[in-house]
Amino acid sequence: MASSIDVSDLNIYYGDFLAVEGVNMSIRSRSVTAFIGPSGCGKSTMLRTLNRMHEVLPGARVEGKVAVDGQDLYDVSVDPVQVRRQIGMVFQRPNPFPTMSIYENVLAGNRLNSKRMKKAEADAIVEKSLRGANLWKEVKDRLDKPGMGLSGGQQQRLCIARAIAVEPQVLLMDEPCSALDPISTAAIEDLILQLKEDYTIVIVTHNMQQAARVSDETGFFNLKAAGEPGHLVEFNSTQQMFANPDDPSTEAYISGRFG
Ligand SMILES: Nc1ncnc2c1ncn2[C@@H]1O[C@H](COP(=O)(O)OP(=O)(O)OP(=O)(O)O)[C@@H](O)[C@H]1O
Repeated sequence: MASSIDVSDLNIYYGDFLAVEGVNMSIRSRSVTAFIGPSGCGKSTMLRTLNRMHEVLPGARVEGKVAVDGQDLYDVSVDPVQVRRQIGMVFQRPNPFPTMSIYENVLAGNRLNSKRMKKAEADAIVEKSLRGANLWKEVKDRLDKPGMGLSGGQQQRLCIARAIAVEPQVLLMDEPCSALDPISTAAIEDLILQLKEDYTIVIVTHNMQQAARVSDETGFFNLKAAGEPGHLVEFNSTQQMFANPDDPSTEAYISGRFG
């Protein structure tokens, strides 16, 4: 289920604008990788290239290679819609489908995959996914109620349940806790640590403590100067990155001297 990701010589464009330049990194299967760096350095842009969400915008494109378990995601033979199904994404703001019940929210991806399911099978997926997202106990008696009726933290866990219901190879998370209170944030962080037993997880975060708490590896992105493309300064084990970074700018960012 979990995959490794190898990025080579990746340049990421919005039209003519080179937003991120020359990224090389290897993301291990069944690990948590955090992307950190100051605003505008390209963390979210980089994340969205890992499931071909970037090119949804007109004119947005990449050069280089992103290989998932050795298969180049950008090969002409690869269907981007299929990639987005296999590599799930959780966004900054929880986004349950407003008209759907909790139950139907969990199954939304499976239904899109147009898999016909028997009721017992659907029930099993809903329970497994909600258990996997640490939400089952809180919602099991109100599965037919709207997903929007949950708290923000519960909605985010519902979105995680929806993402894992299709058994993706990789989970991408773009600042998944930035709209949440500290208790909900702690619940999501616990969940991330559990999920990495089964999934490869990549998370963008502005929160240094969060990166230190949940990730195994960290990539620090930066801009050489305003208007210049973002680039990956350092990719290292999180422990080393926070204790003894290779690059002085990593040290300056982590210790709060800029950004
Ligand atoms: N839709 C877009 N069209 C054109 N340029 C964009 C678009 N989205 C982002 N950019 C530009 O790409 C660069 C990287 O942006 P991105 O949002 O990836 O950075 P980030 O590190 O995630 O920032 P933040 O931490 O503020 O979310 C920035 O210069 C940004 O202005």
